Amino acid sequence: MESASEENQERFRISIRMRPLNTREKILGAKQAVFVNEDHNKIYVHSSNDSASSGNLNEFTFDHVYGELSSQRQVYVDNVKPLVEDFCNGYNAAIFCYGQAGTGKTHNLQGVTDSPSLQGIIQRSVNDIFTKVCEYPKILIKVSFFMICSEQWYDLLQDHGESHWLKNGDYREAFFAGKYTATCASEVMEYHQKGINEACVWSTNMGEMTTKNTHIFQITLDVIDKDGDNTIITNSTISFVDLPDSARINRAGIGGQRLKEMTRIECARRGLPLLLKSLSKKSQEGDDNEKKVHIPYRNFKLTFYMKQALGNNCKTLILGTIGPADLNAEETLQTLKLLDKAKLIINYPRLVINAKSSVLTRLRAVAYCFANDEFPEKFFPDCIESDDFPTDPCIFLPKLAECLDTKNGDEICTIKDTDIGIICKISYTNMKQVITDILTHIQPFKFDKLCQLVDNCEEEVQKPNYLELLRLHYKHWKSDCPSEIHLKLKDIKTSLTFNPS
Ligand SMILES: Nc1ncnc2c1ncn2[C@@H]1O[C@H](COP(=O)(O)OP(=O)(O)OP(=O)(O)O)[C@@H](O)[C@H]1O
Repeated sequence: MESASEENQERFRISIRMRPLNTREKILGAKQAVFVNEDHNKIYVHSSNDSASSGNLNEFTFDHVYGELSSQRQVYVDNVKPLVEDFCNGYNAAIFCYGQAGTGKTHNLQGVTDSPSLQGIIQRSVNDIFTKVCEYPKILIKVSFFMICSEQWYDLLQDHGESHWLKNGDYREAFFAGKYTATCASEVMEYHQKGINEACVWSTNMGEMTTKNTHIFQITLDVIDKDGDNTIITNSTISFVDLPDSARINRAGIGGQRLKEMTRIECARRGLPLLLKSLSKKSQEGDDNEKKVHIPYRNFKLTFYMKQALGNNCKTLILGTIGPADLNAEETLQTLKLLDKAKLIINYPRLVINAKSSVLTRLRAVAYCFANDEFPEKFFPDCIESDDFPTDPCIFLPKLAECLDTKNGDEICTIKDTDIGIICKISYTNMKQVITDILTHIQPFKFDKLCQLVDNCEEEVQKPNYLELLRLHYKHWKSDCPSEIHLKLKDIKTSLTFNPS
């Protein structure tokens, strides 16, 4: 079981979008049974057992709800853009589009690529990702695109001639690494289009069943420590999942192999609802009781593969898509009831910084000591208040290193990350290494950033006097701190659990 501090807890975000009545529904004389109040994020549904005039409505409230006139842009900006920003900052993110066939999953995720106003979530996300990451000195982006079909994995980007079916286990590797490298937004979208085309070919061969399969398009981002030893500082994944809901398949007129296939598909599609129900139960009952609630990740490929996004280390949005017609009101109600439960599910998103990223780890160690007033008392007990206090880092830092030389081995504190365990133990010995690094490798301008970090601490943190002096001394220094370091420094306080020993 993963441990996580309370401050990392984050609820699932659930938004709902209703499409307009379609031509078929109009021809069939369907009436509107679902009503949306965007201002209050409420949805009202008349189930088939209710009469619209009875006033006996099922009412739901979600994070955002959108009616038939809502725009692609609005849905993206309110729901997905913040997740894209988090992804670029090193967090995992997942967007599930969940709904019955024909309710708008493809419309929301893919949209119409060549019409700017109708572009979908994926295109908009990719554009924003590349706008953001061009600020980073060095990155690596990879994509993968899978389909889960009858509990089998199908790689939609595999070149012709090779097997598209993945062996058990291959997909797990793909999740962590991504599969195909891309260097610009258009290249990512080419991969996406290639996968869509492949799914279409597959669907032509297999009949209509492909719309009942789950599609997972993923982008992974490695931010690389260019100034240091080229280690990966953060590795994050954003997943876009097209997920048909679990409404029953109409078996009329089918039999034999095809019926078996349909039954397998239907069974697999129950995986997510089952999992969401257990996760919301666990969230409701609290941590004390969590052992009692079985979380059936392993029962289905999707839930096992997307485990991180479902109650673990990820920021997760479910965009539920529904239709307005009374013909499907019962299914709509089922979808909304399930998502209403899923509102309770808690994730534990964390910024996972590679422990081997020497520059960052050491900066973090120094920042921690700065922020907690450790430096003055521990290292300059005699001169912190006196006029002897060195204000020039060229004097101050070697003096500090010298001072650290006299202390041997004792641990000052341990820095822990809730996800990857102990990041580093700060001892007098490795603190000396930090200082030596700052002097030789990290460059003094980063002190500026550390000062900013301390500036951003809560008010009650007493700031050491020498920081004031440092600030005054260096305020004219140009700040050309690499953006990924700058970015991470912002998150240091919130992403780590510090356990002073
Ligand atoms: N919000 C919307 N506004 C206008 N039209 C929409 C909206 N949502 C969906 N549509 C239209 O409804 C039709 C069905 O949508 P779409 O193909 O996206 O559904 P789907 O859930 O992906 O279906 P399937 O599961 O069968 O693939 C499309 O013609 C689409 O353009």
